[in-house]
Amino acid sequence: MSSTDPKSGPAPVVRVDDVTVAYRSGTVALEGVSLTLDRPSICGLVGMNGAGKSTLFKTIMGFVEPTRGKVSIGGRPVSAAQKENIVAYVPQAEEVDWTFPVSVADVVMMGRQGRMGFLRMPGGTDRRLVAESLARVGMADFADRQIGELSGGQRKRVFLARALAQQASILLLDEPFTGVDVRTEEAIIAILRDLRAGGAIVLVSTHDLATVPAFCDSVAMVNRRLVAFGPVATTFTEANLSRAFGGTLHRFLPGHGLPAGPDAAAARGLALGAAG
Ligand SMILES: Nc1ncnc2c1ncn2[C@@H]1O[C@H](COP(=O)(O)OP(=O)(O)OP(=O)(O)O)[C@@H](O)[C@H]1O
Repeated sequence: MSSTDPKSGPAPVVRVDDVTVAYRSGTVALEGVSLTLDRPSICGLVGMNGAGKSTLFKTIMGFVEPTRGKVSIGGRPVSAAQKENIVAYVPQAEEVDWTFPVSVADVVMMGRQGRMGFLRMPGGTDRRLVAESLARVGMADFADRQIGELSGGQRKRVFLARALAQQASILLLDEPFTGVDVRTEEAIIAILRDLRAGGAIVLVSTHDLATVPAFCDSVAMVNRRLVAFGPVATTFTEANLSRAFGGTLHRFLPGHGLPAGPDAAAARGLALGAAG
């Protein structure tokens, strides 16, 4: 197991309890959402644009306060988990200021900050973990580049490296596969599987529905409310997907990306079933 895996055994339970989030604009992004992530696992988070996925991530991170309900991590408030740096977040690319003059290695070092002493001076362990994390995502040769000079897929990998360097036991990834090539997607999925093997809880949003059965243990479908949540085998069904995506479902299941094996037939059925 790599030293960028979480150190301290299985991740603590993440409990989202009856959470409603209303933004100041009046938009209700989430309404009465409850779910529990309670063992080393990869949970896929799916839903249409604007369904509330990013809001759910930000609420678990403590960036957004629920209007009603609460989130706890290991039975404690989110703020306690944040102090211990056990939750890592890979944001959507649009949420990052790419003009900020900072190198790739500096970005990944940010994942170490919460674990440094009060002087915030990187030590040998920090530098080693940054190098290892960059190597793990195939970006070792880019350490000295400015982040603004990277392609979209490379940026995703750098932010994944930052999360790895943090050695978090809970990882929240907002659309890590958007704009990345097939090899990078496979590499990211392999890393997520490694993290799960090391005891991590991974919550990952994606618009690529066809890959969900291939690497997720469970799936949460949102459409402001939680439409369905549970093991992929019983929850990733046409009925539930239709409830989450309505008549637009077929657009999210490209014919070339359907999973192999028994899931392929199911996914094709989903694509056809919702196309009309
Ligand atoms: N800071 C904000 N202020 C006001 N409204 C917001 C804010 N952030 C998001 N929203 C609104 O909340 C709703 C949910 O947005 P959110 O970004 O959580 O959706 P999403 O499922 O992540 O969408 P996408 O798939 O497009 O990334 C949308 O209607 C969005 O316009």
